[in-house]
Amino acid sequence: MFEPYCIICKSKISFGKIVCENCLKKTYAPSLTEGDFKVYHYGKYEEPLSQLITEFKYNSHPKIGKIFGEKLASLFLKLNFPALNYYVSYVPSNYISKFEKGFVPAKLIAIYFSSILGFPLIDLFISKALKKQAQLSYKQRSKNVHNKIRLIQSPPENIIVVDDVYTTGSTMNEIANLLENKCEVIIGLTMAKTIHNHSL
Ligand SMILES: O=P(O)(O)OC[C@H]1O[C@H](OP(=O)(O)OP(=O)(O)O)[C@H](O)[C@@H]1O
Ligand SMILES: Nc1ncnc2[nH]cnc12
Repeated sequence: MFEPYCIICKSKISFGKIVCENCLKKTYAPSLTEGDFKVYHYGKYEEPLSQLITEFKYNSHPKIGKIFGEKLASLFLKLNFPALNYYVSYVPSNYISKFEKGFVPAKLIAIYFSSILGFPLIDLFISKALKKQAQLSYKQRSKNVHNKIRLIQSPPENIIVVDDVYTTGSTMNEIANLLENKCEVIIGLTMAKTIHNHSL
């Protein structure tokens, strides 16, 4: 009979699961980046979390989006933010990325995150970037997204912006510029933070 295996370590797991608890435990390494607003990260962009993100984004495993939504919701609750009327939005993918994948990774995470916490999800941004950040060097990234993310409606007072990976912060900085002076509270949440290699 078919037995499911953890997509990371290949150990046997129960039906309906995709990754084992042991591998999941290894993904938790929270950190905070303080820029124009605070961005909290669930883990580091290194194995096994980087493998899970790759499976999620590029190898058609959207089921992992549910796990990420749950993990970000548990991080949010742990951080004890004041009880406010938060709205949830997400970092948009550009047209090519959306077309290639057939889904917007950050939106899928945000859908699960917002439904667990009972916060409304809103489509707030579109991206007119010509290339995906992941295919560019760190130096090329700020130019690729500069003035390329647009607001499609006026933002709410308290907003949580969800993304999968934070690398140079260029994308979140653009989001910050768009929300500046328009929101009271802005919280960034990403599943992973890339540990910089400054030579890139
Ligand atoms: O901090 P930065 O250096 O700006 O990089 C982070 C961004 O790069 C990735 O998106 P990408 O443009 O590769 O598109 P995708 O998520 O739609 O694949 C990732 O999902 C973040 O949005
Ligand atoms: N998926 C990704 N998103 C952002 N930066 C990355 N660097 C490597 N992979 C990445």
